[in-house]
Amino acid sequence: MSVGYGPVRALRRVSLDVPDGTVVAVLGGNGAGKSTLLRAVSRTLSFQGGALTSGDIHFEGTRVDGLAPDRVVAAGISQVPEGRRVFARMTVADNLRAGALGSTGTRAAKADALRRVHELFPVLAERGTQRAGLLSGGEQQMLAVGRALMASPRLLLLDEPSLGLAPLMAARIADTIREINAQGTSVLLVEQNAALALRLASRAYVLDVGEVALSGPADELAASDEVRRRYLGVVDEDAAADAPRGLGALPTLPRWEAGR
Ligand SMILES: Nc1ncnc2c1ncn2[C@@H]1O[C@H](COP(=O)(O)OP(=O)(O)OP(=O)(O)O)[C@@H](O)[C@H]1O
Repeated sequence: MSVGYGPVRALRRVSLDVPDGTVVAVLGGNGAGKSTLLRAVSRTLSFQGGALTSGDIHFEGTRVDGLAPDRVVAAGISQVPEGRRVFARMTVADNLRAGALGSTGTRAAKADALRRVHELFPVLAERGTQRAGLLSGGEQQMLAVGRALMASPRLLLLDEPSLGLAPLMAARIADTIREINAQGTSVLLVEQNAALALRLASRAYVLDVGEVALSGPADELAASDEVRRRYLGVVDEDAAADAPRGLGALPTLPRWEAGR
C-alpha cells in the first residue's frame, strides 16, 4: 500500500503480512509511518485527512480496503489507537460497552467478551463504575485494550501500547498481549520500544520514512547488527527481564547508540 496525507507521502509501497495466530511487530522511529499503517488497515485514515493512494488490504480472504471503519470492526479487526483515547468522562463499564457497539456478536458473545476482558484485567471489573479519566495511565491502556477486545476481534491492531508507561506496567501490558494472542487473536503491534516488541513478535518489519527498510523473523532482527545499530535505540531494560523462557538467548539491546 501507499498512503498520503494531501501532498505528504507517508507510506510508499509497503507490503506486510500477519499470518493467522501470530504477533507481528512494526518498528520505526517518530514519523516512520507506523500509525499510518494501522489507520490504513482500520480505515480511519480519512479522519486524519489521509487516504490510501494505491494498494489493497485483505483479511481472511476478503478485501477490506473499501469498507467503512465500522464494517472493518464487524469483519473482525479492532484497533487500540495511540495515546489510549478512552472516553474520560464515561465510566469504565460504559467504555467497554462502547467497544462492543461495532460487534455483530450475539448478547451471549458480548457477555463472554466482557468476562474475558475482566479476567485479563480484573481492575476494570473492580473500577467499573468509576470515570475512565480517573484511572492511571497503565489502567487506561488496559481499558483501551479491553474496549477493543469487546468486539471479539480476530486481529488486534495495537498502536504503541507501552508508550509513556513505567517499565513494570509496560511489562504487564506485554504479558497481556501474549495472553490475548495465546487465546487465538492475531496481533499487529506498532512499537517504538523495539526490545519489547521483538520479544512479543514472531516476525517484524522496520519502517524508515514510510518504507520497509528491513523485515524478518523477530529473533533474527534482534540479533542483527544493523538493526541493533540503527533501529533498536529505544530500549527498555526491564522488558528484557520480561522475556519469555526460551527466548533468553536474545541479546540485551543497547540504549541509544552513539552517532544515531
Ligand atoms: N494527519 C496528518 N496530516 C499530515 N501528515 C501526517 C498526518 N499524520 C501523520 N502525518 C505524517 O505522516 C508521516 C508518518 O506519520 P505517522 O504518525 O504514521 O508515523 P509514526 O511512525 O506513527 O510516528 P509516531 O511514533 O511519531 O506516531 C509523518 O511524516 C507525519 O508527519
